[in-house]
Order: sequence, then structure tokens, then C-alpha cells
Amino acid sequence: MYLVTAEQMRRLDGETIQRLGIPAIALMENAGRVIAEEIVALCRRRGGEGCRSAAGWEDAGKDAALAGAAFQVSADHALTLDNAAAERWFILVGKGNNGGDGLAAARYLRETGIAVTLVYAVPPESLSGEAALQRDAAAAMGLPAVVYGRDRVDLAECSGILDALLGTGAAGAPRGAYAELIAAANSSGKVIVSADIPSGLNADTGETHEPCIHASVTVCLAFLKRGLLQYPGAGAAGHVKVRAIGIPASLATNIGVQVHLLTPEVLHAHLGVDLARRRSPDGHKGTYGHVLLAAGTLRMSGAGLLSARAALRAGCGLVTWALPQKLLPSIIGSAPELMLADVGSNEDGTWRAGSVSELLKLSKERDVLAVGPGLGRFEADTEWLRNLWEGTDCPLVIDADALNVLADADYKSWASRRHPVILTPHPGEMARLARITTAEVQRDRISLAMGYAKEHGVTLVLKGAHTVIATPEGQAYVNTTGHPGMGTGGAGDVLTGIISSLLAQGLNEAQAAAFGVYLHGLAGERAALQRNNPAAIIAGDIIEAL
Ligand SMILES: NC(=O)C1=CN([C@@H]2O[C@H](COP(=O)(O)OP(=O)(O)OC[C@H]3O[C@@H](n4cnc5c(N)ncnc54)[C@H](OP(=O)(O)O)[C@@H]3O)[C@@H](O)[C@H]2O)[C@@H](O)CC1
Ligand SMILES: [K+]
Repeated sequence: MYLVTAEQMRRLDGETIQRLGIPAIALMENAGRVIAEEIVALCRRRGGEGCRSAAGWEDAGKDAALAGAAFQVSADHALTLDNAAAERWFILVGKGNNGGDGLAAARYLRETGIAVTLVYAVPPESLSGEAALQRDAAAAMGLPAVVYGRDRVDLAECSGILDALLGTGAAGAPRGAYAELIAAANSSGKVIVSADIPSGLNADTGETHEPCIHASVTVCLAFLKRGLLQYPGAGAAGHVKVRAIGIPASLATNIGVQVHLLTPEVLHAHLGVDLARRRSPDGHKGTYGHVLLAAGTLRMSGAGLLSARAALRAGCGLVTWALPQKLLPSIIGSAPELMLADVGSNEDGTWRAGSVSELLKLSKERDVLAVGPGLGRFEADTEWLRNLWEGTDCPLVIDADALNVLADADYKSWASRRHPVILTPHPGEMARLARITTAEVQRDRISLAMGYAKEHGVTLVLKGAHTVIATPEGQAYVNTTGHPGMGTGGAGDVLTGIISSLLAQGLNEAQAAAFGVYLHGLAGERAALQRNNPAAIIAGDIIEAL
């Protein structure tokens, strides 16, 4: 599934209308219909009506066919509702095409028997184009209409609200009557369904203006808008349902859409990942690769252990953990499956810059070098990391303190690598890397990750709710697996281990980063199910749930 910006959506609309010759009013009709279908489905759920078949077609003829009847007929039930008389919906209508979608939806809802009242944010005479056609059709059908600010409107007098005020054409914070209607809708306590995006949301970045609709359901039209996946927008959108309206998905590649939702289909068909992770019948530990991990200090011994154990659980054949000598006695025996490499240490248990030669030697016999979990900072660490960057032929996975080293260095001046680099920052680390604030990182995570990955020639895993994976070639994937309970110390170290393990098993950097993030999130979901309360999840639970 593709994720698009408002500008890309306009181009997709344009291609469909101008190049394919599908009239804009047809797309708007489709939009109105799918919005109405989702409202009917919602009314059914809360009215306790059973769900009919997914396509909305009841298999009414089946019994007749079995009985040998010659004639069968089935009816479209997507827009029928047994308890329609109990429903009264207010349709908040803006002056643009989003309002037009709402007007079309209102007609379909009325057909089901649901009472609808149109609430225009602006005088209906100011609508133009297809929205004006919809206004006239609704009027011809006799749908009651009021104009906000001119007529009395009490949103408490309805059973649900369709928000069709502002869509992808909105600019800035909602103004005037739009702002007042949004505030009134939010405080009404009624269920709100948004057409395309919640009004007041920045469709690209996920920023919410003041005010912004808080929807229970958002019926997103044609393509998922980026802002619906990025917080706080993702929180304002409620349950997002993406519905087709006649714009072919194949057009997305024509206009260069490069952002995907990270689904099993995208992993398999787009990235070429074997989701079953089949093992070769004649495989042995050498078949599945060897990770070299440079991690841990006396103060943060657990981070390396978590990464190393996660790497093993994610399926690589061998893991060598290179660690400071002072840490060694407390680690021996804690994970018998690991190989340990003593690379010396300073008196206080920190890393020695001189360990680099030993690491480079070790990396010659390994498939991946992962650096950073619990590493701490130490004297000449920039030179240390530069030597690894320039000296090893292994793919590099860089996390935690090693990212802070990178952030302090002018690493674009380092010799370019023939082998890939994956950076796995959380928002704070990303802020240091990009030299901006954490709030600026979170403002538009997708764009930031894509820009950074391209500019620096790295694969970037920007962690957080809906982790973004961006490649140097300009592709991006937004993950949706995971659980809020995974916000716990060490969860990032586990991810580093998983990604490194997948790289060692022969996945390329985009596959390993994307599949690693996906598996990490799934394991977190499983770990949450195994606990009485998700707040109880600790990083080790994620490893055990892999
Ligand atoms: N094209 C198609 O065929 C299809 C389009 N589709 C649908 O159209 C939607 C996009 O429609 P759109 O481009 O008409 O913009 P839309 O979001 O309705 O509103 C823009 C209007 O609002 C106003 N306005 C702007 N900002 C404002 C603010 N902050 N506060 C207050 N007012 C503000 C501004 O008016 P102005 O102030 O400039 O006079 C402008 O006229 C899209 O989300 C989808 O639902 C789908 O059905 C697919 C087919
Ligand atoms: K809307």
C-alpha cells in the first residue's frame, strides 16, 4: 500500500481525470458511496446487527441454488441498515471537494433511511465545480440543509457526524466557521467519521492544527495520506479505512510515489523477503552467517547481551560479542550460545581506542559488524569509529552511542564505503545526527528520514511509533507492527540484534532493516499478549517472543 502527500494525490487525481478520462464527478460519487458504506457499517456494529459478507453482497441465492431453482438474484446490502430510523447524521460540509464528497455520501445515507442534515460551513452558493453539482443534487433530493452562523445548529441533536469540512486542499489552521464547527463536533461527544482526513490535520506531516477533528473512523480515499500514519495525526484519525474510488493504484509508480506501508505484501512482493524464513535442509551454523557485535561497558553490560541474544533468536548461525575485558567476568556464563572476544579495556571498564585493530581482524571472518549498544563514549572514539567505517568490509549496523559518535563527527568527509551502513536512531539520536531538535524530528518523520538517508547514503531506521525505514535510493517504508508497551529500556538493542542477524543471513540492507523492524514489532505484540498488562513488557520478553 502506497503513502502519498497531498500534492501527489492532486497529481493522481489529475492523471485519472485528464489522462484516463474518468470524470471528476465519478470519482466524487465513488468517494461519497464508500464513505456512506463505512458509516452504515459503523451503525450496524453499534446497533448490534451482524455483518454481512465483506463485499456487501448477501448470498441470498445460495439456498435456492441448492434447491435447484432456475432463477437467482442477490442484492447489494452494503447500503442497507435495519435500524436506520434510529440514526440521524449531521454532514459538515466545506466549500471544496471534501465537502462535495460529504454531500454525495449524504445522498447515499438518505437512501438507506438514515436521516441526514447538511450543515454548510459557508453559504452553499460559494461552492463551485463538482461540489456545486453535489449541492444541487442534494437539494433536488430534498435533503435538509442549514448554514452555520445563519441558522440554528445543535450538534447534540444527532447520532453521528460526518466531517467533510477540509481535505487535502486545506492550508493552515482551520479558520472561522470551520474552526467553530470542528470544536463543536469534538465537544459534542458524538461519533465522528472523517472524509479522507480529519479536518485540521496536515495531510503530509501528521501535525494537528488547533482545532483538529478527533475522528473514530477516517475513510481515506484512494491512497493512504502520509499524515494519517504520523503522530499526532495518527491519533486524531481513529480507525483508518482506505477505500478505492476508481483511481488505479498503478498510477502511483508513474508519478514516483516511493513510500509504502510495511505490510507482508510489500515485504514479499516489493522487497523480495521470504517471510517464512525457510531454512535449507542441509544448512549448518555457517550457512546462516556470523554477527560481530561491538557493545557494552561495565555500566551498561545488558545492552550488548540483549543485542547478541536477539541476533541469535533472529536466526543467524553465530554471534561473537567483542567487549571490554573488565566486563568479561560478569558476562561469562550468562549466554552460553555466544562467543566472547576480549578486546581489552581502560581501568574504568570503558573501551580502548586501540581495540579497533582487534575488531578489524575479527570482522574479516564475520559477515556483519554491529556497533553501539551500551558502548558508552571514550577517548578518541571518533577516530575509532572512523577506522571501523573505512576499514571493514562488513555491512555496518550503527546504534546508540555509536550514533552519538557519528553525530559529533563530520562523517560525510570519511572515505565512502563499498558496503552498506544501517543507522538505527531513536528520535533523540536522530535530532543529534541531523542537528535539529527532537520536536523537529517528530514533525515529519517520513520526509526527514528520506532526506537524511539519501543525502548521507545510508539506510536509516528512525525508531518510534510507526518506525520509518528509508533507503539511500529514496524508498521509504512505514511500519505498523508494534505495541506501546515496547517503550522500555533495551528494546532498541534487541532491534539492532535482529537487523544484524538478518543481514548476516544474506538479506540486503533494505530487506534486513524493514523485515527486522516488522519482526521486532510483531514480537512486541506477542509479548504484550503474554502479559497481564503491556506495561510489564521488558526487552527480554521481545526476544523470547521472536
Ligand atoms: N479532485 C478530485 O476529483 C477528488 C477530490 N477528492 C476530495 O477532495 C478533497 C480535496 O479537495 P479540494 O482540493 O477541493 O480541497 P478541500 O480540502 O476540500 O478544501 C479546500 C477549500 O477549503 C478552503 N480552505 C482551505 N484551507 C482552509 C482553512 N485552513 N480554513 C478554512 N478554509 C480553508 C479553501 O477555500 P478558500 O479559503 O481558498 O476560499 C478551499 O476551497 C480530498 O481531500 C478528497 O476529499 C476525492 O473525492 C477524490 C477526487
Ligand atoms: K475531512
